[in-house]
Amino acid sequence: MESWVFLVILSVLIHFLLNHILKSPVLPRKLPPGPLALPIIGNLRCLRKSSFEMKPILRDLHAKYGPIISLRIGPRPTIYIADRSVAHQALIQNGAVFADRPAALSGRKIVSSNQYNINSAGYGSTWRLLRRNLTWEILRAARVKSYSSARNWVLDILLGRLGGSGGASVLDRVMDHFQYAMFCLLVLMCFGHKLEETKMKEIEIVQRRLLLGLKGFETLNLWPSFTKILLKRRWNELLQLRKDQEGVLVPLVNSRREKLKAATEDEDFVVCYVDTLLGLELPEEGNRNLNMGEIVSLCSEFLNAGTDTTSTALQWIMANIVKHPEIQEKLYEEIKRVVAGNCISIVQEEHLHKISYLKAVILEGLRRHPPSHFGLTHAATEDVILEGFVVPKEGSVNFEVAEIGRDPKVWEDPMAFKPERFLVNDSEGGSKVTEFDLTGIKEIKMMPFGAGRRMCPGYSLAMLHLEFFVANLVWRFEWTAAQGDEIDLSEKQEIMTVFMKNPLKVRLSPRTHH
Ligand code: HEM
Repeated sequence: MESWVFLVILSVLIHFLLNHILKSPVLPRKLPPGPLALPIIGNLRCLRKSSFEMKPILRDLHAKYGPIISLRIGPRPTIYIADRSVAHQALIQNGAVFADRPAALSGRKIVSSNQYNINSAGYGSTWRLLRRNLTWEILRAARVKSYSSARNWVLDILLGRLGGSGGASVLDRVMDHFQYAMFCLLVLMCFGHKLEETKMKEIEIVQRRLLLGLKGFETLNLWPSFTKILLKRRWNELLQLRKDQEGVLVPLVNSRREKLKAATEDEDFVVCYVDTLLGLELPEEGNRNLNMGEIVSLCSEFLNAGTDTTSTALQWIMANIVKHPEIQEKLYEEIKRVVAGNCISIVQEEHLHKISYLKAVILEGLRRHPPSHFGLTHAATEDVILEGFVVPKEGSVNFEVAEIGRDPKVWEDPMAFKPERFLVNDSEGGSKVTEFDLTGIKEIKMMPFGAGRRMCPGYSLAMLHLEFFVANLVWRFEWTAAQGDEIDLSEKQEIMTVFMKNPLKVRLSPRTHH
């Protein structure tokens, strides 16, 4: 073994041992049940596995120990919750206690500017300020409405890419177009610029390289003060990725700052996320403004949070629409009924809420195929008792979002795609969509956007994007499987998001009603 590898292993072991001795409480605490773990290393078979890869192991453990279990992955306990009422107890009934995030590992600190972004900030004043800025300044209804021309612009781009030639077309990777369209939309909402394709691609590449790169840097996190010296070259690579990202995003922020100075009289001016960040002051830090690094981290979070999540949801939904032609037909007929008499090429946003079946299809898509199977990791602000067990402050807590939405005790035939489960009869003999509460405040039946104080702030925007794009994609094209291709619903996880393992291939035939 090379001497430096031996040194790393030795130092990591010493580090964990010291951690273990120093941090072990004097009294034994009753953690949620789980398999025996080696004192320092933890549960060996879980080391280096993502939560997604651990799903079969977790299923066995839940069958043996119940809905709340603990594992030792490295030095700290990791708790998994697979039951909707335990999730409700934690996230809603004990919402404030379970609203923290674990301390970020060193690599993540670099890309989040020391946890100055919403998803990784601890539960406190900075998180509150950043989250309120996003929800009020960008995601409130009036502001979302102001982005409707951005949505139309992006729909145009997407339709052009899908059926530019006018005739029927076969597309091998329709997902690439969904991802690109969603990315354009978020870039415009973020920086206020309609950029050309080459520039969009440049941003997409630096963002993806950093996200993918972070995963490869996990070993650096084990003992940063030590690995920074020993694995200097790898740390420099991470720093370089971050520099590359700043090299692409900082000029966009600066050019927006310039535009902002001249924009006050422009009637068509639409506020973008960067505008709000440039004006933000941090009262707890002497009213200073955000620095450029923090602005870059927040923009990066904005782009990442809404791109892969929404485009993978769109792909899963369209895959099910192709797999079940009767669902597609019913949706098309309902859109036709709602827009009847209007000779339109685009289903407008004001039509969407009248198409009950559309909402049911989207909800079913998010239930059956939640883009993230574990949401983001939570932490407790203090040691807390849940279901008779201690959830320690230093532990991390994961909610098994996909298991909860596929619970056979709540959902009949849970693996089937049945939008009808979200419909009820209305007084006129038709059907309407149930008042389904995605926030889970009364009870949790599914939680694709999480629940409680850390619930996804972008959930209404994501629902609008999905409704708008699904309606228009079905309105403009008939979607069928590319010849001889079965729709395969196998899953794979990339970074945090669950994609189709075999991307959707389709034949698109333009509809003739226009
Ligand atoms: C279908 C699309 C989306 C899905 C499925 C989704 C899902 C989620 C989930 C599961 C979480 C973690 C919740 C938790 O910690 O319990 C989350 C957090 C978050 N999402 Fe989304 N999301 C989507 C779209 C968006 C969009 C469009 C935005 C913003 C433009 C956004 C911004 C965020 C942010 C900032 C957080 C961190 C919240 C916090 O820690 O306080 N998401 N999302």
